[in-house]
Amino acid sequence: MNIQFDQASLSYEGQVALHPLTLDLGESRIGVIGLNGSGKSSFARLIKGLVKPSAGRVLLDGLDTVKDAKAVLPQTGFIFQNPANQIILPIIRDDVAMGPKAQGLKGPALDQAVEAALARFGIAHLAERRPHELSGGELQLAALAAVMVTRPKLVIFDEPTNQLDLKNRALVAAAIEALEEQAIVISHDLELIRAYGRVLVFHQGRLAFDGDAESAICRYRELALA
Ligand SMILES: Nc1ncnc2c1ncn2[C@@H]1O[C@H](COP(=O)(O)OP(=O)(O)OP(=O)(O)O)[C@@H](O)[C@H]1O
Repeated sequence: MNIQFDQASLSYEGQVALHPLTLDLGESRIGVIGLNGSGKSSFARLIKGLVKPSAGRVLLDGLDTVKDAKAVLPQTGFIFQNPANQIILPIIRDDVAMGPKAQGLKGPALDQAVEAALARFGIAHLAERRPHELSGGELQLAALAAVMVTRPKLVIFDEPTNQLDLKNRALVAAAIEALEEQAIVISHDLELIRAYGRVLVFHQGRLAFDGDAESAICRYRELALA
């Protein structure tokens, strides 16, 4: 999917979170790094249409995230830092079924889609569990299954490994790596984005670097230590 920022900016109550940004992205893996409060989540939320640009436009495959929201926004999935905020229903299977149900799927086709999504992320054995009976990593995988079952073209991860121990981090990192779909990954976990073809560095609401991962990490380190 082609993601285009056209002088898009975002302010909260007059405070600028993202200065006007013009950018074209089409890579299958895009990393986003930067200090706390640098504008990374604002950037991601604009793409998913969770917030509207204060000025300018964000286009996904040429469609405006505000004017064409209905057509374009289902094509993007969003994985939040804390999956507990994302999994709403008491049983994992039901939560994964919610999206395709809303898209009109029912009966055996619905069951099949849910089974396939659970199996895809290796959590078929957790289908009948409640969210509090899952580890942090398993919860992230459940959130991922619930998002990917609706077949988005693009999935955005907002700090997906932030609250995870090394074992769960490895689980989630492997699941992201195996995705066929396009992914944007915001992370303070630099290892996660080290192999990505394109990494954006945000600083004080502006794009401070856009290029290969190694150079992006160097730039981020300079900014962090300045
Ligand atoms: N809902 C909001 N209301 C007011 N200000 C906000 C809101 N969300 C973010 N901001 C402000 O916008 C700026 C950018 O925040 P943003 O969440 O985009 O940064 P971030 O790089 O994702 O940070 P972090 O790494 O801490 O998640 C910050 O100054 C933040 O305080």
